[in-house]
Order: sequence, then C-alpha cells, then structure tokens
Amino acid sequence: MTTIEVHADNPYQVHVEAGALTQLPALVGDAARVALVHPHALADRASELARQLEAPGRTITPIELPDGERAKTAEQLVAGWSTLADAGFTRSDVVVGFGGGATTDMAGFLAASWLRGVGYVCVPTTVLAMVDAAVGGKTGINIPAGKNLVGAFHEPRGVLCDLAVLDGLPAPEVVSGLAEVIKCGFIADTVILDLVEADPIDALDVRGDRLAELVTRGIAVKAETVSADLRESTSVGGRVGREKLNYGHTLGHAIEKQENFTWRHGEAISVGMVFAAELSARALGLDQTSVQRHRDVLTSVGLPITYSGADFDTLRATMSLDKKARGAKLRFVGLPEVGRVSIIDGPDEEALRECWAGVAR
Ligand SMILES: NC(=O)c1ccc[n+]([C@@H]2O[C@H](COP(=O)([O-])OP(=O)(O)OC[C@H]3O[C@@H](n4cnc5c(N)ncnc54)[C@H](O)[C@@H]3O)[C@@H](O)[C@H]2O)c1
Ligand SMILES: O=C(O)C(=O)C[C@@H](O)[C@H](O)[C@H](O)COP(=O)(O)O
Ligand SMILES: [Zn+2]
Repeated sequence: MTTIEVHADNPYQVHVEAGALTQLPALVGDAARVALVHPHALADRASELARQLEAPGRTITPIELPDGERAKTAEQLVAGWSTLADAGFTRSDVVVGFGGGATTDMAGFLAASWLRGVGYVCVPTTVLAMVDAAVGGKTGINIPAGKNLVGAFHEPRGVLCDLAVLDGLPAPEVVSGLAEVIKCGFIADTVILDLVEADPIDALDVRGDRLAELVTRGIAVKAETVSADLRESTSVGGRVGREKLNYGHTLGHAIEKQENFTWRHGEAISVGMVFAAELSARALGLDQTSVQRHRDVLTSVGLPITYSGADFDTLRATMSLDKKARGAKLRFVGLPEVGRVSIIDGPDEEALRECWAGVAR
C-alpha cells in the first residue's frame, strides 16, 4: 500500500491500493448518520458499501446522483440538503463521496455547506478523481455561466483510492483521467511523460502496474502542490503555488461551458493544454519540440487536441470569468520548459488569437 500525506489545517492521508476500501469504516468512525453519495452507475456497489458500514444505532442514507456533470448542479445540491435535513444530519455525522470527480466535487460541497461544514470522506472511483479531484479540498458545482463557479475548500478526513474499483470503468473515462496525469507530467514530474510515451496502450490498462504507478505519481504531485498552498494564493514567496494545477484549464473550462458540460473534463483540458503550450512558446520561450510533445503524448492515449465548437471571441468571453483572472486580465499557467511552470499574467490578445489558430478546426 502507498500512503501519501496531505498537510492541511487537519492533515489527512491518501491511501492507494487494491482493497483500500476496507478502511472506510475506520474513517467514518462512530458517526450515527452517514450519507453515502454516489452516481447512478455505482448504485449496486454503493449498496454493498452501505452494508459494510452498517453498525448498531447507525442510519445510512444513500444519495444517488445522475452520472457525469449532471451531478454538479444547484438542483442536486438543494435536493441533497433536503435529504440531510430529513435524516436529522448533525455535526457529528459524515458524508461519504463514492464516485468520480463530479460526485466527489458535489458530495464535498454538500459536506462543506451543510451546517457550515460536516465530516467528509472521499472514495474516488475514476482515474481522474483518484489523481486529482479527491485530493486537495476543492469542492463545488457548475452554473450555466461557467465551470465550478460556486464552491468551497473543504478537506476530507481521508481519501481511499481502491484501484480494484477501476475494473469496469469505461475506456473513454480512463482516457479522460490520463489528461490530468499527463498534466502532472508537464507541470512537475516528467517521468510521468516518459512512462506514457514508452507504452501508451499499457498506460490505459486499469489492471496494469504502469497505470498504478502513473496514478500514484499523479497523486504525489497533487498532494505536494496543495500541501504547499492549500487555498491557491496567486503567488507563494514568488513561486507558482496551487495555480499550477490549473495548467490547460483556462481554455478547457471555457470549452466545457460551451459544450453545456457534455465534454469530459479531461478531453477539454487536453485541448486547453495544447493552447497553453502554444502560448508558452510565445510568452515564455517554450521550444517547439515541447509544444509538439504535447500533441504527440495526448493523441497517443486518444485525447483530442483540437476544437471546432465555437469561435475565439465566444470562448474569450467565457475565459474572463476564469477564477485566475484578475480584473480585465487573464492569467494562464505556462511552461518555460517541460516540468517547470510560470504564470502568464495578462497575455497579449493577438498572441491568444494565434494560439487559437493552433487548436481550432
Ligand atoms: N476538485 C478538484 O480538485 C477537481 C480536480 C479535477 C477534476 N475535478 C472535476 O471532476 C469532474 C470529472 O471527474 P470524472 O472524470 O471522474 O468524471 P465523472 O465523475 O463524471 O465520472 C465519469 C463517469 O464514470 C462513471 N463512473 C464513475 N466511477 C465508475 C466506475 N468505477 N465504474 C464505472 N463507471 C464509473 C460516472 O458515473 C460517470 O458517468 C469534473 O467535474 C471536474 O471539474 C475536480
Ligand atoms: O486542485 C486544483 O487546484 C486544480 O486546479 C485541479 C484541477 O485539475 C481541477 O480541475 C479543479 O477543479 C479546477 O479548479 P478551478 O478552481 O479552476 O475550478
Ligand atoms: Zn482538472
């Protein structure tokens, strides 16, 4: 088993191994009420989990969410609050998020907002959620104006990444998760890129050792980054902090909004990373070989690198609501070289248009 520490106000651990789920009862502790939030696709597995959590005097309340981004809406949040109210949920009770990143973002925000914060345990069931969404305490929902625009920081008590639950995850979801893994390679741990490039097909095998290593390395990047800058300050001692995890997300989130949240997150940020690489070449001097490396490694696992659903002006307007923006200025995460990040603050608008030409189809 691999255990990765996250240094937060209340430090917690991320456990990575097949069978990690057996630790769930210990994390839930003696809570008299447990809300088990899960997507429709995991209804049967959630029932099994509920049985494992049964204890004398305990009530377990399942909260089933729609699959995908339809889980992350204000309507689902209001419905969740009503369910917790009906269950008499108090501050000694615990919400468990069991699902992909959409479920864990929503479950975490339910826990953050109910009574201004109750206990939360995170059990991610997709590659993307294990590597990224479950770690670091960002929770929230989408609104029609944009992605994750409403949310809160709320750290979990612990995170259980049970690699066995990935068996049966649809292939396009594995591919989407690889986008966040590859992001970790470009911003910090370049061994990740070497591992994917050496055998992209093997990297997608949920039963294989290569994916297990990629997941563990991705979690290590995320945990180290958030531990150094929990609340995403714009700069930490002159260094780029948590914002680096937003590489590819400025355009990526705009594409997700443009597509009414029907694109997978990893697909959208894949296009966003190519755009950010093009911008890095113009603003930070990233070499063309590294820009091409983005296109090659992303396509090698089946991720998209172009977008045809809107014109630049439409996406530019959406990007102005990006959380990194300050006033009228956009902020992008860029790479002066692979493995190192720098902020591009207020990029030249003409350069943005040129970069758009590099991803538009
Ligand atoms: N909070 C953060 O720091 C953070 C980080 C990265 C991404 N995110 C968010 O995560 C979301 C994307 O997460 P995702 O890619 O996991 O998508 P997702 O949660 O929509 O899950 C993808 C699909 O797989 C199904 N599924 C989940 N686990 C399964 C399993 N084990 N077997 C079979 N089917 C399963 C789901 O029901 C869904 O249909 C986005 O909303 C993104 O914004 C948040
Ligand atoms: O954890 C972070 O910080 C990240 O930026 C990780 C991203 O991969 C993730 O998609 C996150 O939800 C984006 O956050 P947002 O603040 O841009 O909504
Ligand atoms: Zn992301």
